Amino acid sequence: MSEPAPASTATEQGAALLDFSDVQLTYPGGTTALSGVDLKVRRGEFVSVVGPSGCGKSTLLRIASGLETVTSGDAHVATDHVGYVFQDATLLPWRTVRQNVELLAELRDHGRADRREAAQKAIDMVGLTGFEDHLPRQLSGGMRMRVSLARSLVMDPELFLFDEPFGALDEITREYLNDELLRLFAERSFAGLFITHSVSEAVYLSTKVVVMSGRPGKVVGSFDIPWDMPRDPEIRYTAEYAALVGEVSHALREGHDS
Ligand SMILES: Nc1ncnc2c1ncn2[C@@H]1O[C@H](COP(=O)(O)OP(=O)(O)OP(=O)(O)O)[C@@H](O)[C@H]1O
Repeated sequence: MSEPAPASTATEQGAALLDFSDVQLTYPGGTTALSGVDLKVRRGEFVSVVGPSGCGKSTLLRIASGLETVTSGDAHVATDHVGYVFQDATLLPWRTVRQNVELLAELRDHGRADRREAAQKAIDMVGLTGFEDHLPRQLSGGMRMRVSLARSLVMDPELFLFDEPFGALDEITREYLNDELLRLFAERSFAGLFITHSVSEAVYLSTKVVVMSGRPGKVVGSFDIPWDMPRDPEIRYTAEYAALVGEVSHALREGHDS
């Protein structure tokens, strides 16, 4: 006889790992950064948020990571396994690639052999095999960002938060890392919340693109992106892609002017 199906948990496919409902946040100085924000991210979804500067995109991530508490509404994160990648790779300059990648596992007291194995797997996944003993200053900006990705991958996050991780990189490196990230997403199927200023990057990477208005930020548009993962890089040169980028850009402009 077959085993009974386990009770449904929040981490199963389809359940929201991040669930914001009617979120408002006013900072102590009186700036209302967000107002009436509804946002859900499920496992297997990669949601990008675009919006004008200062509309509260980073504030969303700060709430998701527990650094800020909402003024009203509900912000629920249904997992302890949260990964972060920010624009600055924040590597420890005196530690090698391997030692940086092992850092979070070390802080959580994972055994030496386990963390060595997990770090090597993550280093291989981000294409840094052979650079394990290099120091951050010996790496390019793109490689440093990969170390930052690998450091989070070691913890096998269910929810991955990205705050403009590729914003400081040149176009080619950025496109290359977009493809790497899509490959990781297809392999690991985490829930992704990605902040970017680039509409074309958002459309290429995401299963859904959310457009925010100017401050106080609220969601003014949501676009489902139709292509399967992993994506064919050639999508970027199709008329359908250009049309979607145009629609999102249009919503962004309207939200900014409203
Ligand atoms: N700690 C804080 N205290 C007071 N105000 C803040 C704080 N952090 C952010 N703000 C204000 O809240 C608003 C939203 O900021 P946030 O950084 O979330 O915007 P953003 O959309 O990420 O901006 P950008 O695209 O320029 O990075 C801004 O007006 C900002 O000045």
